Amino acid sequence: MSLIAVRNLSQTYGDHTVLERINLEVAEQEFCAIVGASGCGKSTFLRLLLSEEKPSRGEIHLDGAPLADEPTADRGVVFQRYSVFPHLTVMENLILPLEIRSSRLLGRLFGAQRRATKDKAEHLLERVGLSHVRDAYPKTLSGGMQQRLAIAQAIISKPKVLLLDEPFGALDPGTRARMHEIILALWQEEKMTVFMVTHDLKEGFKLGTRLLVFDKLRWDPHAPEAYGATITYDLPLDDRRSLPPELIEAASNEEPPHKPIFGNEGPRDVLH
Ligand SMILES: Nc1ncnc2c1ncn2[C@@H]1O[C@H](COP(=O)(O)OP(=O)(O)OP(=O)(O)O)[C@@H](O)[C@H]1O
Repeated sequence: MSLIAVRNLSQTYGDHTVLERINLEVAEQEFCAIVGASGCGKSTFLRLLLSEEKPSRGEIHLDGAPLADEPTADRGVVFQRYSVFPHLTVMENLILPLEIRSSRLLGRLFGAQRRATKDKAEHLLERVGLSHVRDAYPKTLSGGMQQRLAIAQAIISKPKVLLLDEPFGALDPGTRARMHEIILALWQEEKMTVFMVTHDLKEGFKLGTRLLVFDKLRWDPHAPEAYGATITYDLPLDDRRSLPPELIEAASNEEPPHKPIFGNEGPRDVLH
């Protein structure tokens, strides 16, 4: 059975259709890289997976049940900009999600539970290479370190699904390469299912087990907001020889990756 099942999902804001009839089945421990033109609705899709918004139409199931109405501990998220709390130390930032969760149940963490939480946090800090700065405040850390903290914070609650929205987009190439190693190691260790939005097709190729390309199948130049994007290509990345040549070419291109992968010659119909 799929871990995530998306059925006939559409998202509309007023007259603006952003996503249209998305259908998708994702098994446990897949790493889905999501690419597509700027503004085509990739982040909107992640927000729907997180339950930050409700879909206008269609449904999403997690483990066979409809998604909870609000974000829950089974889904972690990391955004491009560091989402850590500036007034808390590295360790306090890391323990906070667990404290918030337990405070709903018990009021606060104490005794053995508090110690177990600290041990877990220490282990994660070591995994992301931040043990030596556990008592530092985020503003004293580099961008890459802050982002490693954000990743640790997102996975400390052991989510089944990790949502990454351009998590490495603001980092320099050397730091990015190091982050790739860290995220791959954590993905394998924690056995999570990952959805990662990226503008960098090479990054998608490198990290993903599957590449999802979002694009519009229908396009009306007189009403550009009338139709939404859907998944136009869903490609397993274990056998790269089966990939369409235009994708291989786009991935080896050094151009900034913000332009649409398939341009206007892609799989969309142009309506006049
Ligand atoms: N709450 C909202 N209300 C109205 N419009 C919205 C809302 N959320 C998103 N949109 C619109 O949906 C479209 C898709 O936005 P989204 O951020 O999902 O695209 P994206 O593919 O992630 O873009 P980028 O690659 O540039 O980050 C945009 O035109 C945006 O203005």
